[in-house]
Amino acid sequence: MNKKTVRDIDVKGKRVFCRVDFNVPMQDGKVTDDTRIRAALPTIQYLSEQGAKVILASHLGRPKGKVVEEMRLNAVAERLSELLGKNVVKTDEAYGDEVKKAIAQMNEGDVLLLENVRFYPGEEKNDPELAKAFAELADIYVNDAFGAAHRAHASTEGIAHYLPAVAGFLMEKEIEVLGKALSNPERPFTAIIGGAKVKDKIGVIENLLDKVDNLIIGGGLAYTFVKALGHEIGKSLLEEDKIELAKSFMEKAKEKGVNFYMPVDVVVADDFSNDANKKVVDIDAIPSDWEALDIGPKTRELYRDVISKSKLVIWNGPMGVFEMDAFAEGTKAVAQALADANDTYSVIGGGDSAAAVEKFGLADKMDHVSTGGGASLEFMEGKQLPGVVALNDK
Ligand SMILES: Nc1ncnc2c1ncn2[C@@H]1O[C@H](COP(=O)(O)OP(=O)(O)OP(=O)(O)O)[C@@H](O)[C@H]1O
Ligand SMILES: O=C(O)[C@H](O)COP(=O)(O)O
Repeated sequence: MNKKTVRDIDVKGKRVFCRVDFNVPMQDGKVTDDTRIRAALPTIQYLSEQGAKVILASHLGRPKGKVVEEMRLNAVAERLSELLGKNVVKTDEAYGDEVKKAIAQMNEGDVLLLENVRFYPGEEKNDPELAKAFAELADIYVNDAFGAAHRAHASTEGIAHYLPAVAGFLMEKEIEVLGKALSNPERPFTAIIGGAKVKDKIGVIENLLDKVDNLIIGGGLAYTFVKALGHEIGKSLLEEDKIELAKSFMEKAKEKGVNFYMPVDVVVADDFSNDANKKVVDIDAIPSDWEALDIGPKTRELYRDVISKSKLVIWNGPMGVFEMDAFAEGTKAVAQALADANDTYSVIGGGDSAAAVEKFGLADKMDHVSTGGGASLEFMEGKQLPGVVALNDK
């Protein structure tokens, strides 16, 4: 990465404004998945050990510029205290006099968490006044919030214009792993693209078609491709206006010598429910009033085989409706194939695929599980992430 990192600066005794992505799932006032908090620990611990006064900032949810009580970061501060094994002071604002007072009382190595930065309308508007107000709190800016790096907001981009600005370890690792995969991949390089909609993955498929040896398609978006091949798809997900695009992707793959893999059999159901009647049919035999909700056993075998022969696999988007056990087998099979393939470097592109490998207990068998959903998607589309661009060059 050509950006400075925390290793390139002296933080001892300095106030460091460190943007993290603590946008974690919560239920009944408790953090239900602390993956993103744990992922930021190396940077927080490093800064603290180097004698910085660590001022953490994050968003949680989409409160739209207003205070939403359930989106306060108190529970996050509690969980962070437990993980760090030290007290984390939490302020009820993200800037202003109360915050300045709390910071003035910090000792070297202390950690403080500001309130949800999205409680202020200026955050998402990238208001320079808010960015300056954040910058006034600190001497140095560290961005470790890879998950929010695709957002040009006051705490992710604006603030970087007013302070020395460097990347944290998580940011560095995400950019290096995903960047290396896209610029200098080990081959055979396979991308597995699933999820609900073609619309959301157009940019990713376009960008990856120039880079991969194998492209595997699954999930709800596969059926627009199946339709484009001329098969009936019953009530399966279809984006009528993307059929031509799907055709053009398949043609482009052929021209570029990319092996394009699609489901050869599927699990169809007579209802979108876990208790629906279901059966396995070949891809050209989907009954008219049934819908395909998962890839079938022959497809799982085929995909497993391609994965096992790959040196690098990037996976984004589930193969079926994995939230329902009845249609989770396809997604599970892909996760298991990645877990079993010892010579294959596996990169999980965040979002639902990360949730899936976590659900199946296979997350620690993957080489890299990205903490970014939208951010990793935009990165895989080849877009520049504003939160990274704004950091100081090496
Ligand atoms: N055959 C299918 N029919 C209907 N829905 C499906 C099918 N296969 C997968 N899905 C649904 O697609 C959803 C995930 O798609 P989506 O594109 O939102 O996520 P994603 O690809 O993981 O993206 P991100 O990484 O940005 O979260 C899941 O909720 C899953 O149930
Ligand atoms: O969960 C995420 O993908 C990030 O925290 C960004 O959240 P956002 O989509 O609300 O900007």
